[in-house]
Amino acid sequence: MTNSTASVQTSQSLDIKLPKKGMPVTIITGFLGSGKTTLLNHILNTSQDLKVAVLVNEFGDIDIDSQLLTTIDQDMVQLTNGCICCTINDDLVEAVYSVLEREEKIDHMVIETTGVADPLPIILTFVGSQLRDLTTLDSVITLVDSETFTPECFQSEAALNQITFGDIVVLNKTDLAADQKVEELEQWIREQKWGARLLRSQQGQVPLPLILDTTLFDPKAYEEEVKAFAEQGTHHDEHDHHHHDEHDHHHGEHDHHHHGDHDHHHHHSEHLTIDGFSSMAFESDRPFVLEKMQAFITDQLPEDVFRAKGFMWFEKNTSRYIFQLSGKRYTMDSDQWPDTPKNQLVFIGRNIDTAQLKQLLTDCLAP
Ligand SMILES: Nc1nc2c(ncn2[C@@H]2O[C@H](COP(=O)(O)OP(=O)(O)OP(=O)(O)O)[C@@H](O)[C@H]2O)c(=O)[nH]1
Repeated sequence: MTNSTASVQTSQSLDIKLPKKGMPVTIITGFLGSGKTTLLNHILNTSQDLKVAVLVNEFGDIDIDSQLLTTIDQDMVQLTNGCICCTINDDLVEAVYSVLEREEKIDHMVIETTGVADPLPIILTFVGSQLRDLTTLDSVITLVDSETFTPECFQSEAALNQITFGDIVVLNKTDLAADQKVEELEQWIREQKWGARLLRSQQGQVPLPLILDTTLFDPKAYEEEVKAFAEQGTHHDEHDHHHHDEHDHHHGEHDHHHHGDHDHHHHHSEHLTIDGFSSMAFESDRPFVLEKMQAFITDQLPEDVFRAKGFMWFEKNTSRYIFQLSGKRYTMDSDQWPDTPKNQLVFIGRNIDTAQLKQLLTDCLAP
């Protein structure tokens, strides 16, 4: 599994000449399936002369998102993986450095966070760490799925914080929501975050001048948090001040209280847990049986799974199928395999019975 491949920079090497000092950074946040990758693709496809470097943080062990980016220049994509508030002082900073150190011209950096991430630690890493003098946080963009979003925010504190910290809130998927629902959402969002720029979109299609180089982010609004962040130090032993739920990377499901020795290995775990959400990866070098898979998706998929994505390979079929499931909707679009076919899927939800899910998927494989 690839993680950030950047060379480690220590604070001693800070005065080295970085060609991209002050580079504008945009953070894209938003709940699972709200359209972050879709917006990122829109930015990459329409930014023309602008050279955009992309940083993707994935929740789960397989890098589906980066494979879904249509950028021609794969070198411009850096990955961090797992829990962004743990990797914050390591992977994220390293990945940002590796972009800043590049020889080629880069105009803008865009970071896509995982759908379950609280954006605050990410924001504070830019305004409260050594990155402050090297980058300029331009804005935090929050994507909202206009069809499924409710003010209860899926009982997720992270989802609520995504709205609270958004400088720009994009109400996406307006094709699936009634006008009145969109208006009510806009009203509610205005009450949460006065002064946020509200935009509506389908397939993330928003004019780039409204979302890039906006200078809408106001560092002064975060002075208190920055102070607390600095006092907390660069290590994250106490980083659970924002997460009240179970939060660990260990394999054992009952292994909850190990924040002190929270390890940073990037091994292949079966699943990860953040804010009560867990993710399970499924990979196989055997194809699925189409009929079995369809029956699984329509009749057997556990209710607790509300996001799934990845690539499917079917018996007697040469196409690659891109599987996208968000809530009760799913799509399967076919294209070509770039290399050897294999199944690669990620399932995200709350209280997923991973053993059962794995068994159901295994039962769909061709003999
Ligand atoms: N109908 C409709 N579908 C959309 C729209 N925007 C995105 N989608 C679809 O919604 C699904 C999820 O979109 P993504 O861009 O992958 O969402 P995401 O926020 O990156 O998802 P995570 O990374 O899992 O959190 C995909 O199947 C998209 O094609 C829209 O405006 N209308």
